[in-house]
Amino acid sequence: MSIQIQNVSKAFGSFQALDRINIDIQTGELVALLGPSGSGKTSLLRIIAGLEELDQGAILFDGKDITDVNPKERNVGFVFQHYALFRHMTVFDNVAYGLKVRPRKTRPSKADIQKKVTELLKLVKLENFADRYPSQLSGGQRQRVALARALAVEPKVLLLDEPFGALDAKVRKDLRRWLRKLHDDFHITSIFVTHDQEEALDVADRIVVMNNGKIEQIGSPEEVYDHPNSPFVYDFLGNVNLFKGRIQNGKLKHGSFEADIPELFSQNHEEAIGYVRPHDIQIEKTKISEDAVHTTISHIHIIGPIVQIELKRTDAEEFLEAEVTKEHYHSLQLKVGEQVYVRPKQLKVFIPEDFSI
Ligand SMILES: Nc1ncnc2c1ncn2[C@@H]1O[C@H](COP(=O)(O)OP(=O)(O)OP(=O)(O)O)[C@@H](O)[C@H]1O
Repeated sequence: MSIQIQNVSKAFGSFQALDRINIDIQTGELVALLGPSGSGKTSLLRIIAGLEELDQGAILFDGKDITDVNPKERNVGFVFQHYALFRHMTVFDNVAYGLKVRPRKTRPSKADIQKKVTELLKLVKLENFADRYPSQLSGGQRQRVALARALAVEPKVLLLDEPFGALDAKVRKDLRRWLRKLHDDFHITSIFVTHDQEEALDVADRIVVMNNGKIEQIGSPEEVYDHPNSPFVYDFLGNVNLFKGRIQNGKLKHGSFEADIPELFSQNHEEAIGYVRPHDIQIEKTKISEDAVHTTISHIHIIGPIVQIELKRTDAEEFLEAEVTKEHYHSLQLKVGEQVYVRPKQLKVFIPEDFSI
């Protein structure tokens, strides 16, 4: 089932929660809505489900306008962060619920329900937990029951709102891998809401980055991470270093720092900011180019195979963060207090008046 979100707006009183949202989602895609708290992710998901009315625009499923269709008739499965399983029902009955409450005409036979629920419990690796009650399960197991329950009614669309938000890091990681696999096996068009950039980058086919009720960027995880189209996306998806300066003759300049900028700036600008990811910062013992700045190493954090190096610029009250492999770190023999040069390997420049934040 493909989903088109066309020009959707929604206000709560005078507050514009969603502002002319357009997204085309292909059949079988797994799309993440990513953004800070209050950016409108949940409101959009609820509108797609039919749980919230929109002020303007339309939602199409497979090209058919379903804006006014009742939520129950949209064939949508849901999983929320705190998905309220029925506490008085066993795991089996929770998963079977959606099938049992169907009208007689479309309700599967008892044997078919048994078969289907057993299959789903196997899929979520809870076949030995069928007789337990939700209170006898861990958080991760409960979310797996919630997913099995959502899948039982064979939805054409699966909507997940921070499904793993309340779980610890390790369980989250396991579950999201598993969600990806489930998605690939079932080919259900799925949309999940998260404010966790790592989760979105890890699982989604495409990421919709939202901010203040608007879409900042839509793209594959690689596109939005490696080629952010705004300072907001740079900031929100990972750490970033800022090189402030001015643009003169196609170069970003600040004091003795001069960097060629890949984008074509035909005009000079008094204010410009270069954005550089920590892994795009190169550390050198001597000044080998004009785009190197002099710094002192202030901190070194070794995090497994990655080493984060914090550096203080000599020419400004600013810190930079570099990320190198442990191997490279050992080959450079870096120490706290040491003076080194750093240069941006890849830098994207934005002019402040264009900023959307
Ligand atoms: N029923 C409502 N009445 C009034 N304001 C609302 C209502 N629902 C949401 N809002 C407001 O709309 C904005 C968007 O909310 P929404 O829940 O969609 O954001 P979100 O991106 O999902 O945030 P979070 O990550 O915190 O859940 C927020 O400022 C919120 O306070």
